[in-house]
Amino acid sequence: MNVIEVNNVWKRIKKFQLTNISFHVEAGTIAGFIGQNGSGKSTTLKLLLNLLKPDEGELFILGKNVADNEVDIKAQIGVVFDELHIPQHLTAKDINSLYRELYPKWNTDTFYGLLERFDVPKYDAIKKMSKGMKAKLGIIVALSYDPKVLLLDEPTSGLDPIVRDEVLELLQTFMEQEDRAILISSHITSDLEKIADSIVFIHEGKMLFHENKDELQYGYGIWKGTHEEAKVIPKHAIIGKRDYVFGVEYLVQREFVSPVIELTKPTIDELMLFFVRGRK
Ligand SMILES: Nc1ncnc2c1ncn2[C@@H]1O[C@H](COP(=O)(O)OP(=O)(O)OP(=O)(O)O)[C@@H](O)[C@H]1O
Repeated sequence: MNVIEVNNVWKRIKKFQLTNISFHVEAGTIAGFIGQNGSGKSTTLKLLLNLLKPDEGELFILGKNVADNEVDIKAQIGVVFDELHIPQHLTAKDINSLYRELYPKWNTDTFYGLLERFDVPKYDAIKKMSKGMKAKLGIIVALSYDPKVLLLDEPTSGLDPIVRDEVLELLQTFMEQEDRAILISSHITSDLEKIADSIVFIHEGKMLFHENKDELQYGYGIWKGTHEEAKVIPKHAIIGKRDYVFGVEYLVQREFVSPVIELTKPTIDELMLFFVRGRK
């Protein structure tokens, strides 16, 4: 089942144009959402939240059109954007008192259990918390009203590696139930390497691809050598190219390259670089 579905979506905002974006995220999976600054990731997330309306196309969450079912759908979505939109003088304990009135499915045991497990204080005002504490609290809040979908806009940006790992662990905890899905935008591609099942890549408002992460990393390979050695690589296998002082580096499609030629597995960063800058 598709938990998130974006179908042929177009949206113009001043000079920026989101062009025919389509992808879906299946239940039980995490999709990493990548693209350069200003490529349209946040705009897409806002469209999914019905904070913006598409010029064309449709967006569905749990099979329902987000334009027609806003209240229904919002109760099923946990949202974490870069800022924690909760009044700064509140403590985690206050949040529990408030949210259990607001959200019918709020689970105090889950909330306190996660606070304890991830060392987030119950009695400190949010304004006194570190960036890492706030990030963890934001996700713990989102997990405690039992949503089916998490939409996360750069949840780990500016966090140290230890806290980032804790945040990823929280997300994996969320995925223990298989009817859930996460769409997570991030520039920290190593985080996506750890947790994402698929990668949605947009560039200047256009889709470059949505592919299974393992297939991406095994379907492509990096080859590096001198210009003379490069003759063994068939031209049609080459997706992108980078010149360096002593030779050339290619991103190639493995299926078109002889298996005796040694290729290394590309990182998501390398895939991004070659797809954006290194096109033939
Ligand atoms: N309210 C607005 N007014 C004018 N331009 C806007 C507005 N909102 C977004 N944009 C433009 O739309 C484009 C896409 O922005 P968006 O925030 O979706 O990108 P992003 O991929 O999330 O970028 P980043 O990785 O930097 O967060 C940018 O060029 C941005 O300047």
